[in-house]
Amino acid sequence: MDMPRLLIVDDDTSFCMLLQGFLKRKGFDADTAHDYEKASQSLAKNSYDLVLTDYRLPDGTGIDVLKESKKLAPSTVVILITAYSDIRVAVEAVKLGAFEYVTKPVNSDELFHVIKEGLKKRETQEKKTKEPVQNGRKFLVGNSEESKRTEEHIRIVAPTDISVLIIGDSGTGKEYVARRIHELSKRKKAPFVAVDCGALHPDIAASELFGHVKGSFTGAVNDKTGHFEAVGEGTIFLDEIGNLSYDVQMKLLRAIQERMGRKVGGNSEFPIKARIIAATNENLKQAVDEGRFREDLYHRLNEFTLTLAPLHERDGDLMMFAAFFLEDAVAEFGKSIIGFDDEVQRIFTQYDWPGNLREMRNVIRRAVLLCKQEKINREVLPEEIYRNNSVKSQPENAQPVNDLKEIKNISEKEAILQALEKTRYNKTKTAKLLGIDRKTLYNKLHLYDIEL
Ligand SMILES: Nc1ncnc2c1ncn2[C@@H]1O[C@H](COP(=O)(O)OP(=O)(O)OP(=O)(O)O)[C@@H](O)[C@H]1O
Repeated sequence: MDMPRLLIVDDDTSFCMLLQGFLKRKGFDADTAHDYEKASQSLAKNSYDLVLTDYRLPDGTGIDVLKESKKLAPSTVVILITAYSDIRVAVEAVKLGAFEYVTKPVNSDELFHVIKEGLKKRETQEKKTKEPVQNGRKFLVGNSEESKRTEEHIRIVAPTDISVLIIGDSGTGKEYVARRIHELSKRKKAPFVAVDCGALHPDIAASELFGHVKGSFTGAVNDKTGHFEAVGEGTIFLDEIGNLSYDVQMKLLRAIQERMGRKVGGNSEFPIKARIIAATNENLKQAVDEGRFREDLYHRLNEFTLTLAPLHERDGDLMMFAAFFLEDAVAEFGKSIIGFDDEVQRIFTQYDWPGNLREMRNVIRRAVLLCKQEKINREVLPEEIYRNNSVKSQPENAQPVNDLKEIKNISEKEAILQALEKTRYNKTKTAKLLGIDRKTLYNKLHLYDIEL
């Protein structure tokens, strides 16, 4: 790749300058813009490989920059910089096609790493190569009942040609599941192409997917091959399928049913050989009821559905994934961290992880970069993930308890409270987790005055 060209959008001029200097030293060419208006002008005039935008801008938001960039140059990678308090916005941005988000205060190593990953994704997408972004990371099956069931279903459906619909909140691992299906299928040597339909501007969605012929609309200066044709006998993963217009949904239905496609403005048809995997994080049934999604396409896609539960509902997965992301980050950044301290484990089990696995991976990566001790401690976590939680730490002036019976009672009560939090106050699950029956649990809740 030539020297990558970046646009930094942030109203903090000194931060922009610092970042610009840092990126130049790393071999990037970086422009800056201090508000949305200037950013749109730069996007219209120049062609960027990557846009790095702050969320809060004087005349708009990073989401506006993201939308504008996706409209003008869909393959430009966009990374959002946000405060942790805006984490839900970051999750939303990813749904809208942002490649990743980075939280403040910005750590230069972390940012550089994300930029490199983003550019790698762009490069592989441009070449339509076989392996866009697995980044050498392995697929972790997970220990929860939900994860085990998902794995079982993946193995059942992978060898077939059935279209699959993956449902799950942002960051639950839908793309990872789609890749796994591809890798376990007979198509594994052919390309896997992920298309983020949420990021496709409605005006160009059909042409991106099916291609167009020269002159079919203003701007169609050459013939274009769409993803369906380019992927050949591989797998096409359509993320955020609910975002496609009715018109494109119709074309997709034909692609699935008749296995034929037609370029925008073209007369002839081409055969569609790809396997289709779609994903959504919205309730498509509701979209059908509201007339936003075609019922026939819904039923077609719904033939085989995989539902991925939110991370906080997957008992048994949380600390397993945390350990996995830790190991990954430790290897990547060459640190010698051996685990999480008890408080962090507690925080992790109490937090609800709205951004699911993606958020957890990012929190851990940053913690690894910042941590100077053997174990990850609370100080290197974003405050937001424990501030509103009732994480109970021992007060500093607490009297030591020496009475053995008292110690047993305290730890038993603590264990029950922790189990309750872990199961989100589900008593059946809590009893199971503690290895006691429900009646014993009720007796103990009464004994320790735990009100639910
Ligand atoms: N099974 C898995 N094993 C290892 N890592 C995983 C797994 N699933 C997800 N991850 C991690 O979580 C991140 C988010 O996963 P993925 O992109 O598949 O989620 P998604 O549901 O497609 O998100 P979105 O809807 O926002 O696009 C991945 O980059 C990866 O680091």
